[in-house]
Amino acid sequence: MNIRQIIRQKRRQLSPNERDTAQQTIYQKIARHQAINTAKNIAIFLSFDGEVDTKPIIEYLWQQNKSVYLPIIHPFVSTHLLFLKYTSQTRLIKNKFGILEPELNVLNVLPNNQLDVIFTPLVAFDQRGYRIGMGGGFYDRLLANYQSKKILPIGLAFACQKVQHIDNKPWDVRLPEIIYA
Ligand SMILES: Nc1nc2c(c(=O)[nH]1)N(C=O)[C@@H](CNc1ccc(C(=O)N[C@@H](CCC(=O)O)C(=O)O)cc1)CN2
Ligand SMILES: Nc1ncnc2c1ncn2[C@@H]1O[C@H](COP(=O)(O)OP(=O)(O)OP(=O)(O)O)[C@@H](O)[C@H]1O
Repeated sequence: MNIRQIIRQKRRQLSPNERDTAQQTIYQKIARHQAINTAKNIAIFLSFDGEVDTKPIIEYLWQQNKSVYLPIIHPFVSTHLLFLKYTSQTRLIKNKFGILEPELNVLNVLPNNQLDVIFTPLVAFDQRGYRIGMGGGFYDRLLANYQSKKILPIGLAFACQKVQHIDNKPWDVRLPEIIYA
């Protein structure tokens, strides 16, 4: 098994108790986070495969009147993500990976450079902020040069996803911040 598979399995095997406790800590960190509280457009994701459950976070962001966006695989450029507005009215459909995503409607697309915060899914991360994702390279492409767009990427993870050292590749983007517990 490679590191991606090992950590994905570890993440799926967290007990309901461990999961709940960590989730609460993560929620508190988000609720107290200055940059999140002042952001307007926030990208997040719908959890799968044992990822940190983003539902309570999304509910919180809606309560705070944030505009919330979800990624969809670009219909023509399948290496890229598009971000669509997500409200309680949004119809969701499963993509080819089995992840729920909003139905495509160009009216709901936000140009990526208008996102203030991008909550970033990850499989494994290290102290420096390097990450291993699901292997599609979607977030590495999305976040290349994020600094020049005043976007703040924030990783979301459980502590069990932290590893000693990620053997980073030239295209890997170092996250400035990862919220984990
Ligand atoms: N919740 C969530 N949404 C997300 C991501 C994510 O990491 N988490 N992504 C982050 O990039 C994108 C989806 N990336 C993915 C890349 C690979 C696989 C995957 O399961 N690959 C299979 C085989 C592929 C296939 O079935 O065709 C595998 O590796 O076994 C899933 C999602 C966009 N949405
Ligand atoms: N900025 C980029 N430009 C072009 N290709 C890229 C870029 N970033 C990643 N890739 C390509 O994407 C592929 C997958 O990269 P990698 O295995 O690092 O993905 P990942 O970080 O695990 O996935 P993700 O970012 O979707 O969570 C690599 O083969 C790489 O060539």
